[in-house]
Amino acid sequence: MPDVPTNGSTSAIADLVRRIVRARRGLSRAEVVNWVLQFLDDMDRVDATARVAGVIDMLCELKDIGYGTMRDEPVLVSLPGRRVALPDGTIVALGDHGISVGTGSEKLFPEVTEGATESLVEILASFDEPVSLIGHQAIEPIGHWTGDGKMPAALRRALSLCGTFDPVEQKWSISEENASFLNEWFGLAPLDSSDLDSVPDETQLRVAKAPAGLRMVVEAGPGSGKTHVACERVISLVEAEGLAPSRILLLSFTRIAVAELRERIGRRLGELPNAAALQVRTFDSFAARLLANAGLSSSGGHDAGIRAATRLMRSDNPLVADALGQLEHVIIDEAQDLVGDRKEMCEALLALLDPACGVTVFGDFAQSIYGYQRRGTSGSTLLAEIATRADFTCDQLVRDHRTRTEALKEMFSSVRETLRGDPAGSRESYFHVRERIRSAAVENDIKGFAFHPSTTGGLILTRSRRGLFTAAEHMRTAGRSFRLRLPDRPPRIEAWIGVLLGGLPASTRMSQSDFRSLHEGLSPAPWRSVEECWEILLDLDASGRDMISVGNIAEGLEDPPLELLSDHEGSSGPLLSTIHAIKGREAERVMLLLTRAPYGDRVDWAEEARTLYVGATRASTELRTGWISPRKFYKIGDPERYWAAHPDHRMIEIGLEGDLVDWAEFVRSGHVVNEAEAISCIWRASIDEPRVAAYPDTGGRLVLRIGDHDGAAIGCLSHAFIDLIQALRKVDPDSALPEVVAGISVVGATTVVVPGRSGEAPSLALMPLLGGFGSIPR
Ligand SMILES: Nc1ncnc2c1ncn2[C@@H]1O[C@H](COP(=O)(O)OP(=O)(O)OP(=O)(O)O)[C@@H](O)[C@H]1O
Repeated sequence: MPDVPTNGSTSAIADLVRRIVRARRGLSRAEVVNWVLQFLDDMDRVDATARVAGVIDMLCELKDIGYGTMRDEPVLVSLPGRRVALPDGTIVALGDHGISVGTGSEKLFPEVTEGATESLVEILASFDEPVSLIGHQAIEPIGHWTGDGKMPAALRRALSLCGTFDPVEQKWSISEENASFLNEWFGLAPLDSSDLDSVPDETQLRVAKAPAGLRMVVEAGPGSGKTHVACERVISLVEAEGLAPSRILLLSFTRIAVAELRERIGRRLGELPNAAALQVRTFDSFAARLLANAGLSSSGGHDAGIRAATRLMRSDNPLVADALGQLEHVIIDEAQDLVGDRKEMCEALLALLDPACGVTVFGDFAQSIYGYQRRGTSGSTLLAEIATRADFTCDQLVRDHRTRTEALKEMFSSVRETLRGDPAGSRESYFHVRERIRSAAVENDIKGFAFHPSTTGGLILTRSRRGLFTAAEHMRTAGRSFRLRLPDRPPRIEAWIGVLLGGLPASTRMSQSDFRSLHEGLSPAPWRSVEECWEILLDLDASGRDMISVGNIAEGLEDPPLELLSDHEGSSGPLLSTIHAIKGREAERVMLLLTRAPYGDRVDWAEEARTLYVGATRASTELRTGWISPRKFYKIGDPERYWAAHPDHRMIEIGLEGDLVDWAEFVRSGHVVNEAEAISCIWRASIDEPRVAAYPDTGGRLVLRIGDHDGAAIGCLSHAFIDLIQALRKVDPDSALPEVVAGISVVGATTVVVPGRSGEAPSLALMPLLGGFGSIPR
C-alpha cells in the first residue's frame, strides 16, 4: 500500500481502514485490525490494537464503513459517500468519499467544500437510543470525558463528526459554535459561572452579605441574578453569619428550581457537617412536610395541601409554632407570582416567625405572570404586599448578567421600565412592548419555525398550552426531535430505580453483586451502566456502607437530586414549553412564537405584555419571533385541561398530575396480581410507548390496560379524572362508566415513593406517565 503514513494518529488510522476496506473486499473486523497494525510499527501493540479497534467501531457507528456478509461471516464494506453540514458552517465527508491519505487533517472525517447532503441535526435525530445528559457539565471546545462510566454513544458520534476526536482517550477539540450547539442539543448544563469565574457585582454582594436578621425585599429584573444571589445569601448566612443550615428555609416554585438550588448550595457547603439539614423546598413540599410532621395527611391535591398547611399555621398549634419559631432566616424566590393560597400560606408562615428571624424576598413586578384572573378580590401578589410593609427594607440588583448583545440588553431594561410604570396596562402599551421585543430579535415572523435552522436547540416558547400542542404537532410533522415541557405534569424520576427496586420490601438490603445481577437481567436494559447506577444508589442510600437498603433509597428520593429528575418528555432537541412553565430558565437561543394579538373587553393587557416579556427575556444571545395559529380546544377542570367535541366522541387531555390513583391504591384495586410483573410491564411500556385504553371494572374504576380489556393492568384512573369524563358525557358522576376510554399514550414512566404504613420506611414502585388525548364514546 503506497504512501501510507505510520504516525498512528486517529485520522491516519481512519484513512488506512477506509483504503483497506475498499481495496480488499471481504475482510473481517479482526483481519482489518491486523492489516492496519502492520503499518503502525512504532507503537505498542496492545495500545495500537485498542486504537485501531476504537477507530473501526467509530467509523461503523457513523456508517462511514459498514458490515456486510460474505459466506455468512460479517465483513467490513465501504458505504456510499455523504456530506454533513456542521453548526459552524463546515462540511465533513463520510463514507466512500475518495479523500486521499495525507490531507494533513487530524479529523476522523475530513472537511470538504462541496454542498452538504445532511445536517448534523438529521444525523443526531436518527440515533434511536434515548439520550439524556442532564446533570452533566457542559462540554468545552477542548476537553476530555470526565463523566462516570462510558461516554454516551450519541455524544461520542457527535463529537467525532464535529472536530478531532480520539475514541480511545475520549479527548476532543471542536469549534466554539459546535460545542455550544452540542450543549444545547444534549441539554448539558452550562458551566456554572457562579462557581467558577463569576464575581458578584456590588448590589449582589450587598444583598448576599446583609445581616442575618434583616427583612428585605429585593426587586430586580430578568438576568440580574436573583436566583444566583439567593444561593449566595444562604452560603453567606452559614459561613459568615454562623447560622445553622437547619435554621434556614428557602422556598421556590418548581422541583427543578429547588433541585438546582440545592445542588449549587450543596457544592459550596457540602463539606459542612449539617449542610444536609438546610431546608430548600417547593411551596407544596413545605406544606406537605408541615402537615406530615403534625401527623396530618393531605389529600385532595396540592392546593388543598397548601390550604390545610395555612390553617394549621393559624391554629395556634404549639408544635408548629415552636418548629417555625426556630427558624433564623427565610428566603422566598419568585414572590411576584405568589398569589391566592400560596401567598396566604407565606403570610401565615411570616406571622409565626420569631421577630429576630430575617427574611429575604426576591421578585420582579415586570415578570408577574401568575394570573391576575386568579387573584380574585384578594388583590395583589406577595411581592406587592411585602414591598409596602414598614418592617421590610427594599433593595435592588442592577446589572443584567444574562444578555450578550446590546439589543437584548436595551430591550430587557426599557421594556421593564414600561411595564413597571404601567401596572394597569393598555392595548397600546401591549403593542408597544410587542414591537420593542420584535426589534430586539435577530429575525421576526418566522412561519416555518419547525424547519428553521435555529430550532436545533434552545427554547421554543408559546403563550398558551394550545399553542404548545400545536407547535409540538408542527415539529412532529417535520420529523424533528424535540423535548416537550407540559405544565401540571407529574414529576419524573428516572425509571430504572423503580423497575429494579420497585415492589421490594423497604427492609431489603442489597450488595453490589446482587444489584449487578438485577441490572443485567433487566430487559430492555437501562441506559445508565451498572456502575453508574450503583454510585447513584450509594449516594441516595447515604448510609456510608457498601450496601443499599430499599427503604433508604426511597427516603433519599423524597427529595430527589437534580440528575435523576426531568421536567419534560423527549431526550434531545429544542425544549418546547409555554412561557409560564419556563420562568427562571434561560437559553442562548429562543424562538418566541407569537399569535394574533388577543382581543375583546376582558383581556388583561398588562398580564399579556408581561408574559411576552418573560418569554423574550429567557434569551441570552439570539431571540427570534415566529408565528403560529393555535388549534381550538375547550377547557375543563382545575388545573385546566383541553377537550374537543367530535360527533361520536369527546377527546380529553390526559397525563396531568393526579390523573392516576397512587401506587398503593392501584395495588388495593385488586388488579395487581404480582407487583414485580406489573412494574416490569410498565417498564416495557415506558420504552415501547404504546397506545393504551381504560376499561371499567365492577368496582367503578377505569383500569388502564395494555392491549384489550383482558390486557395487563398498568394503573387506574383517579376519581377526579373519572368525574371529568362523566361531566363531558353530561351524565351523573355515579352513572355507568363508558365502555372504554381509548387512545391514551404512554409517554414514559417515573419511579415513585410508596409511603410506608404506620411508621414503616417507604418503598418504591414504577408508574406510567401518560400523554395525548383519551377518546370517550358519547
Ligand atoms: N455576578 C455574576 N457574574 C456572572 N454571571 C452571573 C452573575 N450573577 C448571575 N450570573 C448569571 O446570570 C444569569 C442570570 O442569573 P439568574 O438566573 O440568577 O437571574 P434571575 O434574576 O433569577 O433571572 P430571572 O428573573 O430571569 O429568572 C445566570 O446564567 C447566572 O449564572
